[in-house]
Amino acid sequence: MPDLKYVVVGGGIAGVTCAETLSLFAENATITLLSASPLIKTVTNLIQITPNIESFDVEEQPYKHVKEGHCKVQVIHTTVNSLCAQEKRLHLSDGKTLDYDQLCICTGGKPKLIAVDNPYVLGIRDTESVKEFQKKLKTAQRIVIVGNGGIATELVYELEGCEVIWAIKDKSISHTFVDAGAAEFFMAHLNKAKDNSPEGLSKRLKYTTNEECEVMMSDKKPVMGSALGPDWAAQLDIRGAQQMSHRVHVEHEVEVERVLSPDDLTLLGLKACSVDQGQDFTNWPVYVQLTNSKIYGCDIIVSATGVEPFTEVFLPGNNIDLAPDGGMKVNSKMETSEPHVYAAGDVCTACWDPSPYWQQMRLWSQARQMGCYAAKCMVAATKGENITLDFCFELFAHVTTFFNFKVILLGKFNAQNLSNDYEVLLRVTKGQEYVKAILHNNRLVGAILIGETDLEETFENLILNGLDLTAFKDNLLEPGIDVDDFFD
Ligand SMILES: Cc1cc2nc3c(=O)[nH]c(=O)nc-3n(C[C@H](O)[C@H](O)[C@H](O)COP(=O)(O)OP(=O)(O)OC[C@H]3O[C@@H](n4cnc5c(N)ncnc54)[C@H](O)[C@@H]3O)c2cc1C
Ligand SMILES: NC(=O)C1=CN([C@@H]2O[C@H](COP(=O)(O)OP(=O)(O)OC[C@H]3O[C@@H](n4cnc5c(N)ncnc54)[C@H](OP(=O)(O)O)[C@@H]3O)[C@@H](O)[C@H]2O)C=CC1
Repeated sequence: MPDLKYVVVGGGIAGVTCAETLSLFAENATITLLSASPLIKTVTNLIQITPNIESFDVEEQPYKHVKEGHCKVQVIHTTVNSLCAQEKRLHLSDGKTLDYDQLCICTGGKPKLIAVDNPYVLGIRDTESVKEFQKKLKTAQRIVIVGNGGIATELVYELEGCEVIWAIKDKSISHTFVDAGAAEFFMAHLNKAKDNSPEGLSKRLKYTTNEECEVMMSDKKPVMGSALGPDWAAQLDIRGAQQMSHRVHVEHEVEVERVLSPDDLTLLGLKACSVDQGQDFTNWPVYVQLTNSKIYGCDIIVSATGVEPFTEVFLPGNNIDLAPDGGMKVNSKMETSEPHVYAAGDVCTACWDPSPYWQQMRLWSQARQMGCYAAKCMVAATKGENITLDFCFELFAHVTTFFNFKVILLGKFNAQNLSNDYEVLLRVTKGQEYVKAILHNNRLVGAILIGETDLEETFENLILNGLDLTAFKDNLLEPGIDVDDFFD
């Protein structure tokens, strides 16, 4: 019997994990990993904090380096130009074709920008885009950051030597990840100098970059490199032109009405304002008008406004269904709507009926889990075996660092889809910890843990066990009480 041909497209964490897992579980197979960027991310020093929470170092390595198991992984540095699913064939940028028996698409996403083709509006996604940002930042006195999610939250902490106007849609900062209470907790640290001490840095995850990054272009669209991952900014020099640490001004509940050139400003007779709301007479290269009518001048606008799944080259001529967020719809076996075509990571949208405590977010951990599970599904399908949804999709769990605090998010951490039908238990020690437990029908369904709370494992178990906490909830967050004692 000829070898089965597994092909994976994308050299980010989803694609690499998929190829590595295929190599572990597949038999008599050829595995080919196609990547437009010569860098392949791998996870090292994996530490299992709880059954669902992992911390790890992230490394970018030369593209030939993939951990192999039973079967060899062949890595080809190329760009896929199109897919013909009916013939099970990929067309590559060098004119060649590649046939597959099973295909997994892991092409990630690209930044969703507030304005395209404007040299002053930058998105941050891969090593190249960060280099571009660093270059422009060197001479910058002021930047405007638009967006209220992961990149914006990390950037306002990491960025020094430059005034920052942070324009957010919401009433509170970091809204994609935390509630207003936790945002208040962080606000006290917004304008503090970042902790550059060895202790401050050693608590953080490691991220290393390979300088020789070159991304191949498709003949249709530019293709990005792999997305940066945890702690992307901590070891980079992200400094503006000013001799100062932090000066961040937040504009709440606004969006960008329009981006203006200096000529536009003069032509329209508009005036820019300064942070103290007086008139700003500085000549800036670019201006933003916010929906509250304020106009700020700046050197750069960072559009940290989310991700758009990178799907387009695979769509023409095929029947790949997209979800409303633009991701390829995948079922509980990571299959797209085209037979023998799977997808994993940022490019896909999970369309199965999820566990009550899990939701998709385009995160490193989920891309890794999906890449691994997709490979297992592909192998199971070729062997005619059944497979049940992996345990990792039972509970949403994310660990990260914001404002130099460890942040752990569990389950419905922001009371997602609970309308007003939930109870909140809160414990806050200013500058030290923020613990929020969300209860529904007296059962723990989600939590935000900021600081060294040591509660993650217990809370994870409480959510998964669905234990009725009626008798314990008044004491659940009492300081000094060992929660585990309740359950002995
Ligand atoms: C600045 C930044 C910081 C982040 N920080 C965190 C964090 O702290 N924690 C966290 O959990 N997540 C974080 N994320 C999110 C996380 O990095 C992504 O969710 C994850 O890396 C997605 O992995 P992926 O493999 O799906 O996609 P990607 O990493 O985007 O990889 C896609 C790959 O496909 C290749 N490709 C695309 N099109 C083609 C084609 N046509 N042919 C061949 N190859 C192609 C690309 O070159 C790339 O190699 C961050 C993201 C960014 C941008
Ligand atoms: N530490 C971590 O875990 C990190 C994770 N990441 C991940 O990397 C990816 C990219 O990060 P990022 O770009 O910050 O994306 P996020 O999805 O984290 O955040 C995007 C933010 O931009 C807002 N937004 C969207 N469109 C507009 C608009 N037109 N005007 C103003 N605001 C807008 C969103 O609001 P709304 O939601 O209301 O649309 C949201 O607040 C994400 O998947 C993110 O999860 C990135 C950095 C760190």
